[in-house]
Amino acid sequence: MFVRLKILQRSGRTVREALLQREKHTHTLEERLSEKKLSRCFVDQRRVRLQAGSGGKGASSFHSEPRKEWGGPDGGDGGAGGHIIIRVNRQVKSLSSVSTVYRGRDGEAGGSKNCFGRNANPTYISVPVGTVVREQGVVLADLSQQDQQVTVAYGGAGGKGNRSFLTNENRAPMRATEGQQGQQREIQLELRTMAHAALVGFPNVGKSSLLRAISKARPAVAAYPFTTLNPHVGIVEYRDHTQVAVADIPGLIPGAHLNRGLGLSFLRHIERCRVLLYVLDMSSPEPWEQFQQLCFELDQYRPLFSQRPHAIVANKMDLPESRANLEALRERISQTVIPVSALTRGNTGELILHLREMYDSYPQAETLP
Ligand SMILES: Nc1nc2c(ncn2[C@@H]2O[C@H](COP(=O)(O)OP(=O)(O)OP(=O)(O)O)[C@@H](O)[C@H]2O)c(=O)[nH]1
Ligand SMILES: [Mg+2]
Repeated sequence: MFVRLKILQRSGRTVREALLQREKHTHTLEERLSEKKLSRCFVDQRRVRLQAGSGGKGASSFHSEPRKEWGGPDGGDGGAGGHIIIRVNRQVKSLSSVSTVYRGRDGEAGGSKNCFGRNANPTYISVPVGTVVREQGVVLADLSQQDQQVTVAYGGAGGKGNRSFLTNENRAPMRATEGQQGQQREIQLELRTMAHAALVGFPNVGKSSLLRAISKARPAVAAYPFTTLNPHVGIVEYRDHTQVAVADIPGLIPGAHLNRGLGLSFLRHIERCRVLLYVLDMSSPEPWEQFQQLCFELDQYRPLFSQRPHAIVANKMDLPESRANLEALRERISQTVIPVSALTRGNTGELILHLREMYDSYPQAETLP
């Protein structure tokens, strides 16, 4: 450290300047890394090729013992090939851990002395809750519960050993059959967030902080964009035990409808929620512009999308510059504006009540624009 200070002094830069420069550098590096991390970690669609295991071969052999020359056929059957099963695992949060090709295990071949081959164990694919399995657009399964599973490719049956072909006419059959091929399939997996309301906003506006403030969900919060890479769902509980699921969707960026910053997949998640909560950072210079941009992105993705039942959550009201911005926002916008502070939890009660009102007024998700 001392040597570094000496070098800095010699180069004419003050320590403060150097530190500022370093901070700037690490910030841009962090942002770049986050964009990279984002495309690597967030996967909500996968095309998967499956080849279940083939059955084992049947054996062709004859019993032999001293002084028993014609012991008869004793070739056992082959074991069945392994199935491929998709199973829900709550620990899995995205489809990034799912490979694009799966091969099931083959059954064991049969043996002499009537030994049957072992059946192969199934191959499991772990997927998150809310995964939809499709084949050429047709839904095969909608997996919405922990441990729910569906067999997507069946293993082939084992071949028959020559013992099975013993007849009165043929006392010494040589014939044994091969195992059957396992099923081959190509399926599409799609992850869908199952929530009633979505927190929609640009990065760093405090969506995750807000979800922490109104529910028991604990998404990560940090002062840089793209902290959230996967949608998180938190449950807001009411006294009458009604539960409203709220999703914290990763931040959108301008151009999201053109798939910038993985915008399309995030928009797909928002599409399934019946209520939208636009989260604005009130400490930024012109928060109403954020709202207009968000509406633009949503409408470009799907006409009239932004008209869905919604409210505007004016966040970061604890900061001094937010007061004046709130009045200006209310003058420009006719929709309901709920000022809150996710950090101090100020006025989150009003947001929770308003959410319930919206939830009760729009029960049919199918009638949405
Ligand atoms: N002062 C103040 N800061 C807040 C408030 N809400 C969030 N923040 C801060 O804003 C920063 C970003 O918060 P996050 O909750 O991670 O924001 P986000 O919208 O989830 O961000 P991404 O996940 O990157 O899209 C953090 O440093 C928070 O502490 C608030 O009400 N007041
Ligand atoms: Mg977040």
